[in-house]
This record gives sequence, C-alpha cells and structure tokens, in this order.
Amino acid sequence: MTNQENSVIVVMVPFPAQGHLNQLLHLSRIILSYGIPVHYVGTSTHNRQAKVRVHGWDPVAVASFHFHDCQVPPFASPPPNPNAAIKFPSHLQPCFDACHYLRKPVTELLRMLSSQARKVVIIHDSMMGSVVQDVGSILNTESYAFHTVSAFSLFFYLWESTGKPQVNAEMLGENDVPSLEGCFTEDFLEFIALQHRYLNVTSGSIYNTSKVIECTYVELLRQHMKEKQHWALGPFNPLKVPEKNSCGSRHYCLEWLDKQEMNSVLYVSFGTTTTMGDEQIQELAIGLRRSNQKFIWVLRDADTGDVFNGEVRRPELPKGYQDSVKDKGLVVRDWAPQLEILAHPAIGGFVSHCGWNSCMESITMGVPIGAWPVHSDQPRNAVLITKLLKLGITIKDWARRDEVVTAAVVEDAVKRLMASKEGDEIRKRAAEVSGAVRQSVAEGEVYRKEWDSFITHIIR
Ligand SMILES: O=c1ccn([C@@H]2O[C@H](COP(=O)(O)OP(=O)(O)O[C@H]3O[C@H](CO)[C@@H](O)[C@H](O)[C@H]3O)[C@@H](O)[C@H]2O)c(=O)[nH]1
Repeated sequence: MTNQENSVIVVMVPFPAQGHLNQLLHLSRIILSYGIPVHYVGTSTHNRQAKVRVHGWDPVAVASFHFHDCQVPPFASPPPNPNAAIKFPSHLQPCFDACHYLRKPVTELLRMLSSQARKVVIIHDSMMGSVVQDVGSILNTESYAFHTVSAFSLFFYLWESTGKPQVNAEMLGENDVPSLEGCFTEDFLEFIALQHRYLNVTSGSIYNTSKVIECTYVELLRQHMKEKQHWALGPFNPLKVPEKNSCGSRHYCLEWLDKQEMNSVLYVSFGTTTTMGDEQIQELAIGLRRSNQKFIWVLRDADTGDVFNGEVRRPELPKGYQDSVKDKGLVVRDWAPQLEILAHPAIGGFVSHCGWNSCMESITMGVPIGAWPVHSDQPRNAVLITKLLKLGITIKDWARRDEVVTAAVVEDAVKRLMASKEGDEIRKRAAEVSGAVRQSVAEGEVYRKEWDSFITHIIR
C-alpha cells in the first residue's frame, strides 16, 4: 500500500450559515494539527464566506485545507424582515433548502476519496444528514454528526422530542428550560426533523463544548444515545489570538480598545442571524448612552443566504447619535473581529443574543454576558449562561419576547454588568471558569483526553 492508500482523511460537510461554517473551520484546523488531511465541502459562495471570515488564527492557514466548491442551482437570497413576529431568520430557508443539491456532488467526491485512502471520516453538521445519506453505501467511510449547539439545549430538544424518557442523572435546571415556542419557524422545525432522521447512520456525535462547563449534559446525551460514541471536543475557537493579522494590520476598534482601561468596555453584538426593528435599535442606542459606559456596538442586519450579493439595510440610529457618544462608544457597521475583541483586556462585558459560538467565545475569554436571546437555541443558552453557569445576567426575558426592550432596561442592565458589585463578582467567576477551561487543554486534562480518544478512534 502507498502512504496515501494507508491514510485516513477527514471530510467536513458544513451547513451554510456563519455560526456553522465557522465551527467546522475551527475544527478543521485542530484536526489538521494531528497531521490528518482535511477536505471542506460546500457551495463556492459558502466556502468563500468561511475563508474570508476566518477569525482568531492566521487566514493563510486555510490554504492547508482542500476546499471543494460544489455548484448548486441559483437560490433566492432575500433580505431579512426586521418586523417579522418570529425572529428566526426565515429569509435563509431557500439557501438551506438548496443544500438538497449537494447530495450528488458530495457523494461523488466521497466515492472518489474513498478509492484513494484507507478510510474517509465524514464530519457533517447535524443539519446536513440528508446530504450525506449515501455514506453507508460507500466503502471505507464512516460518519460523525457535529452538533453546533450547547449540550444543554441539544439534550432538552432530543429529550422532549422523544417523549421525555427516564434518565439516570439528576435533571439539573429542567424547570428553568423555556419551551421552543417562538424559537423557530414551522418550515425550519420540519427541516430539523428531516435531517435528524439520518442521525442513526452516524458512528458518533461531536460537540463544541467542554466537560468543564457541560459535563452533566454531555453525560445525559450519552445516556440518551447509548449506541453512539460522544466526544466533547471544545472549545474549537483558539484560546490565544494573534496580535495582528497576516497583513500586519489591526481593526480600528482594537486600536481604540488599546487606549481603554481594563474591563471598562462593553461589547454589544447579536451574531449573524439577528435583524432588529427600528424601534428596538432606538431604545438600545438610548439605553447604552444613558448607561454612561464605554461600548463597541456591532450594528448589522442578519446575513443573507449569499453574503456577497444583494442590498444591505443600514439600520438608523437616533439623529446625531454617533457625535453624542464620541469617545464613549463605537458603532461598527461591518464585520467585526469578535474573537479578538473578546480577548482584549479592556472588554468587561458582552451583550449577546447567546448564539453558541458567542457563548463559547465569551466563556473561553472570561467575559460575562448580558443575555438577550432572539431565536433558536438562544433562550436555552441564556438559561445555561445566567442560571446554571452563573456567568451573566438576563437582559431580555424570553417570556416577554414580543415586547421591545426599553432604554431603561438596557441602561439598568448595562450598569449592573459593568459598574456594580454584582457585575464584578460575575466577572471574577467568568475569569475562573475561563481559567478552568484553559487548564483543561493541558496535557493529561479532560480536553486532551477527549481529543486523544477521538483521534485514536478515527485512525484505528
Ligand atoms: O461582526 C461579526 C459578527 C459575528 N462574528 C462571529 O460570527 C459568529 C456568530 O455565531 P453565533 O454567536 O453562534 O451566532 P449566530 O450567527 O446567530 O449563530 C447561529 O448558529 C449557532 C450555532 O448553531 C446558534 O447557536 C445560533 O442560535 C444561530 O443563530 C461568532 O463566531 C462571532 O464571533 C464576528 O466575528 N463578527
């Protein structure tokens, strides 16, 4: 056998939305560090999106992955609706539905790779089950589902959808778990159910979480799916970010942060799938100003299905706002280097929608969260962060999700988080938990053990 025929290769099949593309790209970097070649498969648009938005490590490193650009028929890429009753980004559904066309090219690629290697290991987003449904018919292949959400929210989703079977462990926090009402559109719930039907053909499940923070829920998932192997391989995001990018430059907001005192700046960002209505933007703007705290606010609409084409709405701020917060606040309208911002010592708090990437990035960087969930798994992540891990406070109460969060609520919450004894205590705890997660990455500790077990398993 040649070296190549004797080799194991990994193929990543991500779901085409930033919070998903990003996690499998981070995972690719770690797998490559074990000397295992990584192939990353998607539409040309989404591969390009993943590459241009690499964060926390040198984008030049992506040249080491094999990207496969698949062609799919053009899909509609409408703008988001800021006034929709359910805030789930339903404008992305045509893009999600277009994944259907990836089944054929992905199967062809897997057949081709399986003839060249001893084993092909497919790691696919759990939302891409239908795309990799032919894996069972291809020699030398095995597949693993990657779940992009917290073990906490995934466990409760699976547990509820299978009629709440008896579990052995104590059900920590069950009474605090909000229902899924208002979290998804019907179309997307159907989409999830369809994709989950293919989970039974996978050999195991991978999570971007750490046992340091979610041991109970990883264990509950293990009990719930006893026939599968489970690995908590997070955090995927780097723990140490480079000072400068490969061109030697830094984003202007990092330069601004350099001039601020430690823990003195609040970071406000709602990820890539949130679009706020004008009234909510006005209230948030006024509340931030009245809090009298320094802030960086990333004010963008949700991504569209194709982020490189189409009109982008520029949400309106109150008249003269930017001048009125000069020296105190920065409003960033474009892509912000979030991981680098959270890693900066001047950041002392994060107003977040609680997307799982943002939660993991904030936890690893030791930044407490003001939780403002908007849709999907976010209300449950908010409970995990505020009630179970005690790493933040609630800003938007999910029970009152249909109401605008007023400037007075924003002002009060920002002061609590940034300028109160309560905030200082949560910051101290956030630093301790971040330290424990970092410690877990050391030789012989829990993160290494999970990785050693996973790599030994896939190269066997
Ligand atoms: O200007 C920006 C905006 C975002 N980000 C990054 O984009 C990612 C956003 O991911 P996340 O925080 O998870 O939010 P969403 O984009 O909303 O993620 C979707 O996907 C996640 C994973 O499934 C879910 O947990 C969320 O609820 C879902 O909305 C993070 O890595 C951020 O660091 C930037 O770097 N700069």
